[in-house]
Amino acid sequence: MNDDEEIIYISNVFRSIQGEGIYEGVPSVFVRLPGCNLNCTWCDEQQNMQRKKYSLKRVSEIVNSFATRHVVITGGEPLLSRKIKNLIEIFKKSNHFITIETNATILRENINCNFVSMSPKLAHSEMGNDTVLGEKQRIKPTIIDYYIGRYPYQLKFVARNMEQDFNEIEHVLSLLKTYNRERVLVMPLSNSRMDLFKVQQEMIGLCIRHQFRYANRLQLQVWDNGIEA
Ligand SMILES: Nc1nc2[nH]cc(C(=O)O)c2c(=O)[nH]1
Ligand code: SF4
Repeated sequence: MNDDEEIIYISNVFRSIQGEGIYEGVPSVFVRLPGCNLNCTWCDEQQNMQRKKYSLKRVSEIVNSFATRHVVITGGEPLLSRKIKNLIEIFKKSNHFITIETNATILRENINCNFVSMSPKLAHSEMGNDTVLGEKQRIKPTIIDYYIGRYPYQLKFVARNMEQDFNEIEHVLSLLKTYNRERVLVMPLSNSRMDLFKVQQEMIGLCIRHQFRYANRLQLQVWDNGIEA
């Protein structure tokens, strides 16, 4: 079969601005893939995600119709898809700048993306779950090392319990071979604009103390919980 006709499951495709991380504010097309290997208690994506079949060619046509250079492949956990490499290759043909948003627990070698945005999940992501996977399943230092060694990257942590979470982030970083502290970002766990405003002062204080970069959630600030763009 021709690669273009291969089928991939997609949740949705939309255009907005990158709301999180070092490319904040950059006009981007988001391609969301369903399914995840983790089960974060606060995950707003897992439950209501659609799962629609598309040919790779069709996804690429939709993405190209937005005439936007940056493409963000997110999820769910997009690296779970065995078609991810081919999806990226087809976007590359139209000169897109490709970011992968991943929880950094899945190793996919030789993917041709431009930027890997890793969000390793802290212990609070599992609090209250019936089955707890634990640190060994959530944090895979050798996988994080692999991506750090081969791609431009950011490590984007979601924090909720302030001091405790910042100490846990330091612990995760201590497991890595090497990393650039300027590439470490911390973002508040918020699900509304009000929530974001409430916690940001305290979190910025902690970011300054730990020398991490504070990451906003611009989409929440702009659209609150509404539909983006
Ligand atoms: N605007 C906007 N920026 C984002 N950055 C990462 C997102 C994600 O859902 O992974 C996301 C998202 O859903 N919307
Ligand atoms: S890793 Fe991301 S997509 Fe997966 S359950 Fe956690 S928040 Fe949801």
